[in-house]
Amino acid sequence: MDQFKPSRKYLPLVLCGPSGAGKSTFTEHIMSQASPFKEFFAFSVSSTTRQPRPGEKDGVHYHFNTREQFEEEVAKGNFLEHNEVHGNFYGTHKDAVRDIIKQGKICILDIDVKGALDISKQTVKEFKCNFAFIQTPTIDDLRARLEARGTETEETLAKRVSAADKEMKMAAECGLFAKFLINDEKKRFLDEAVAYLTGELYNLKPSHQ
Ligand SMILES: Nc1ncnc2c1ncn2[C@@H]1O[C@H](COP(=O)(O)OP(=O)(O)OP(=O)(O)O)[C@@H](O)[C@H]1O
Repeated sequence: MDQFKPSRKYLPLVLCGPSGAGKSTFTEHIMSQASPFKEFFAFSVSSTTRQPRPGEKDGVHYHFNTREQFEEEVAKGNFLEHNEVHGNFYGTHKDAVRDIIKQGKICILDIDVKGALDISKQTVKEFKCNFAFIQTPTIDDLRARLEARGTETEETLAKRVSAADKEMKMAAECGLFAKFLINDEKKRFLDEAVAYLTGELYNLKPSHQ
């Protein structure tokens, strides 16, 4: 029987970590068909002003906005956090998070440390969050993972590795993260991450398949 119990008590989870650390690996794992915890979680859909890539659907991969729409929403204070990257805006609209909270699910936000710090400064109780950071044991491990993923050119790889260094220093110093999860061996990491979230952090009871 399905034991998923929607609840308003679950604070959203802000998941940070350098590119290649394993954020997608973890979220795909906990939300996979085989996961007994999949119904507790939903992924927040970010907004962006960049053009959709082939196959990307509005409202699924991103909420695609014009620059004017995006700026108007920022002016109204409707973004929890936003940032400009390579000339495009990216951000988390409050409604994207609200929709998931209303469903009684744990909203997962995959954002950078700067965005996480912006969210943590929100004084509204509605958007109080938990913060966790995922990293590899060393920068060399991170470089190797990104190389193996095959998504990077030499140039983007170098950018990501140098950004990772800064991101990890900022994360260690800012005092925001209650938990640092080290992605060394995949299974061990996933087991630890699931145990932490479903135990200590949210106290979830697995649904039976
Ligand atoms: N423990 C591990 N050992 C080896 N490879 C791993 C491990 N964890 C994840 N990977 C692989 O490393 C690559 C990077 O992981 P992933 O895509 O989950 O990172 P990410 O943090 O989501 O990155 P981005 O922010 O760029 O989306 C992927 O190809 C993934 O399959």
